[in-house]
Amino acid sequence: MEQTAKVAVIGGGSWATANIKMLLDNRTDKEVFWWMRNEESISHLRQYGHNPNYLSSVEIRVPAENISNNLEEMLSQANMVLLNVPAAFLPDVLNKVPAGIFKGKKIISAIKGFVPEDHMIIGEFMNKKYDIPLEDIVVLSGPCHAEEVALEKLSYLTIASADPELATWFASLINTRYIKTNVSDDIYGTEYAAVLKNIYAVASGICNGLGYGDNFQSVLISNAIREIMRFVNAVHPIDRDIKESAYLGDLLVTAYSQFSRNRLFGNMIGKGYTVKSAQLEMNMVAEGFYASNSLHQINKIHKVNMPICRAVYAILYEKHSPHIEMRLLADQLS
Ligand SMILES: NC(=O)C1=CN([C@@H]2O[C@H](COP(=O)(O)OP(=O)(O)OC[C@H]3O[C@@H](n4cnc5c(N)ncnc54)[C@H](OP(=O)(O)O)[C@@H]3O)[C@@H](O)[C@H]2O)C=CC1
Ligand SMILES: O=C(CO)COP(=O)(O)O
Repeated sequence: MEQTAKVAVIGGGSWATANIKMLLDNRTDKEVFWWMRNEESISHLRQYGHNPNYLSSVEIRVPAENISNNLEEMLSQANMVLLNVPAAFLPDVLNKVPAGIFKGKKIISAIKGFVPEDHMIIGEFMNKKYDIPLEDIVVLSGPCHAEEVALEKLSYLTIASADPELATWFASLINTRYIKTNVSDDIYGTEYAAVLKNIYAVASGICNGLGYGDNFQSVLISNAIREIMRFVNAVHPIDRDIKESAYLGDLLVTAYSQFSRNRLFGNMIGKGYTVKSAQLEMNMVAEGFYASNSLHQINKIHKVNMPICRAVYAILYEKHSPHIEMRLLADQLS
């Protein structure tokens, strides 16, 4: 890994903006390219050096010519691609460029979601649809809200890859005073756990919206980590410690944080909003909504006992009453 990193960040939301900040604050020599779809945001960024709609206080020092909505142009100059579009929109975004453009590039996914059409995690999607070898794929995960990165609050990220040298290289590009990194080879477990925790954060929000208290939430989340453990052990059984921050830590931050979009979305559902009205009100993406359906489909194969995910699915997709579902769920928790 002797070459200079040329990283194309794909996505213009809050996590992409936070990732750009980490890459720029890190001192390793590199070049950064940034693709986003919104032309007005691009002009604003070029002129003022701030993303107007997400983490607008963060100073962005990317050269104007390296920010564009021409995906092919941004990708063709890079040797690393950092994917950061909500999973539901990823296939449409990538369909705009020839599939071969990814050949020979390292792919880093910072996305925590399933591709809805295929119910695949991103690493699997890039491997199956774009023929990217697993050794060229990296998962960027861990308990970390973009808003706290903007404030330079101390945060820990886990970089998972089947190739430990690649994971270590990527880690060396984002380490800063306020970002610490761990390296892991559990590429599947890290990604599945990061997607599942969004569903539990929705559950946590629903309970909060319904008026359940901290006593109940602690039981909900201790059951949630057991569900995550059962599921990742079923889909990818390796020796892992589920208490590590990429698994338990990410669940905790998302289920409890004031910044969690999934929790906020769940909270609105618990308070009586419809799914549509909660989504419109938020103006940000709650991956847990899409993940709930994909997990439901995937679990028809694995048949893991996941009563919390089942309850969230019933509320979001079968229009069951949150009040009744959570009462029924409460009888199954311990
Ligand atoms: N925010 C966080 O703290 C963290 C987020 N993540 C993950 O990062 C990923 C990206 O989320 P995040 O940056 O937070 O998202 P945000 O909610 O901040 O932003 C949403 C992004 O999605 C784009 N978008 C909306 N609709 C479409 C569409 N139809 N086609 C293409 N793009 C669209 C928006 O573009 P536009 O502005 O033009 O509408 C915007 O760039 C998610 O998988 C999330 O789970 C992971 C860790 C932390
Ligand atoms: O993944 C996250 C924190 O680690 C972000 O969670 P939310 O999308 O719920 O804000």
